[in-house]
Amino acid sequence: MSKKYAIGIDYGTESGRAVLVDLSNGAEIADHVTPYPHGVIDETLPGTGAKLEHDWALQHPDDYLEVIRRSVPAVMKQSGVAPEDVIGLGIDFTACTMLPVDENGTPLCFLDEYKDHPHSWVKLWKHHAAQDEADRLNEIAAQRGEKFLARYGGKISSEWMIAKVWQILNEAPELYDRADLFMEATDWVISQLSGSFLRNSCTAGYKSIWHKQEGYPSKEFFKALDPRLEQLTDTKLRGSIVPLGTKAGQLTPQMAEWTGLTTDTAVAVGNVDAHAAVPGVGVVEPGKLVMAMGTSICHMLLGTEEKEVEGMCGVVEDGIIPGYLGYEAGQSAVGDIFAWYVEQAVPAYIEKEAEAAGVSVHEWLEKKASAYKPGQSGLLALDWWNGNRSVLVDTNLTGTILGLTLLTKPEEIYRALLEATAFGTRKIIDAFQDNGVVVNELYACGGLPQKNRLLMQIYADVTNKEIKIADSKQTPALGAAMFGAVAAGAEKGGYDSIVDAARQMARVREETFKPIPDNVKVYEQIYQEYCRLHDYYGRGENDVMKRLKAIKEKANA
Ligand SMILES: Nc1ncnc2c1ncn2[C@@H]1O[C@H](COP(=O)(O)OP(=O)(O)O)[C@@H](O)[C@H]1O
Ligand SMILES: O=C(CO)[C@H](O)[C@H](O)COP(=O)(O)O
Repeated sequence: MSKKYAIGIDYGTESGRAVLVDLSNGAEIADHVTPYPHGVIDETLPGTGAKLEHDWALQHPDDYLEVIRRSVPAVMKQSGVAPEDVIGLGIDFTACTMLPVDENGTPLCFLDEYKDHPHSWVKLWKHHAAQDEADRLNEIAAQRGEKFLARYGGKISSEWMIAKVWQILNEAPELYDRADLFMEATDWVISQLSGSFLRNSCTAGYKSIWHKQEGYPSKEFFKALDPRLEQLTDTKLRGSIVPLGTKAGQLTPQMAEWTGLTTDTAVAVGNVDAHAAVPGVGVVEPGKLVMAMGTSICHMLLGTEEKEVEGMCGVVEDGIIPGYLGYEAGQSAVGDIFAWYVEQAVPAYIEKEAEAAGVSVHEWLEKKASAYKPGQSGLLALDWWNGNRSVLVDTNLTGTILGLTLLTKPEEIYRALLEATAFGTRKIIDAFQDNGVVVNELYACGGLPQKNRLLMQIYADVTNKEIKIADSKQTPALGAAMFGAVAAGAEKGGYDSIVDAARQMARVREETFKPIPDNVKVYEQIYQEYCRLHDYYGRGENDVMKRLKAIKEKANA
């Protein structure tokens, strides 16, 4: 049999990237990135230019198809691989990224009558405007003693499906009525690729409150939220929910034409970026926490028992690797915080110095910040620039920096921001460990470990754990390709299980980041201060952040 290959497509926040992978050893033969032509739509709606409200984040569904039209032919051309040797295709996506579609699976924003309506567009994972609905949902679920809350760390996030659907119902009931289905974007793209509509168990479990044994919450619960939602799960959320690695179908003739592949290529059901990254780094057993580090961080962990962990995003049976309980927690801004600082707050002289040195502002600040010892700046920041996803689950919280003086330098602030995100991760690790979910080892993948060594050393020092780094630069896409190979099956030259695929195809780098004992000691002290500040602002002792947000919203109304 000739060598066989699979393609993984990773749909990120700003762009989609396709990777063509050799199934015998996981080697990435070719990759190509397509920036989304419309990017993140968070200010004005395409076409009308209508201003979007604060906290909105939308996307254009055709941008996802553009990735298929451009990046797949590009990797085929670069690699020179014969189309018939590409036996499988898998995708992973940011989530919950959701959209309303009509009975033909057409996004409502493609229809003339709805294209000017903001609610007809894709709501990106970081659309945070459904917080009121999320708050109300959590209140009602708590009053009713709904058991599912514990599986989601005690709170359902405004980023997820039910809060977003309810926001549409509240603000655009006619559009809610018109929607035949609300779909995760990852399932919608798979329906376009394969012609079949299946929901994957990962997004259903983590983002839509679905449980393998218990199904969705009861109709009474949905009725208690709003009588109009009573039938939601049988109507607009209907559909078969199938495990990761299931074959959705084969490429449609139209997709074969766009991509240059054949209609024999097996297509796996959809997946989530962070979850696909876990087999992508070779983790297929408990105790190994995988951090997918980019604009945000997702923390992924396998376990054998269902435990309750404060503020975790969720625990889902078979949600990451079939046969295990998959735990997820996260920080909703990490790289985005550093980007904010570099783009919005760095003084012009730093930009000039970086330019003169021929490096990016990030790299310049990293170099200068590396000269400081832990604790030397006297600064401490809370990493809540985009709210707190775990453990507080509150998008109304905001960032803060303590300890500024007239002598504070930009690189000290940059370092404090790196440290703040590491403290946020430590808090998440502690929450898992305190509740009996063991974390023995750390694995990192995503863009950040490749970009910033100081950041990785700080994470090793703050957590006092060695960190292994994925060898692949495109770990979620590699994981997605593995699931594509599983959809194709061993008979065709793929694999029968994701465990087999990961053992054969995943790699970590030889170099790891090890904790430096002197740094660990100082960071332990600062972390205790972080915890005090975290609880003071985050657990209701001082609600100033929320009060300021309310004043801001009124002033902006
Ligand atoms: N040298 C750097 N140090 C720290 N952060 C960086 C650096 N360069 C870029 N970033 C941040 O990395 C993030 C992008 O991470 P990446 O993994 O490539 O993207 P994504 O999360 O969309 O997959 C951006 O938020 C950006 O600010
Ligand atoms: O919540 C998620 C996964 O469960 C999102 O997909 C994630 O936070 C966005 O990832 P990225 O920072 O890579 O764009």
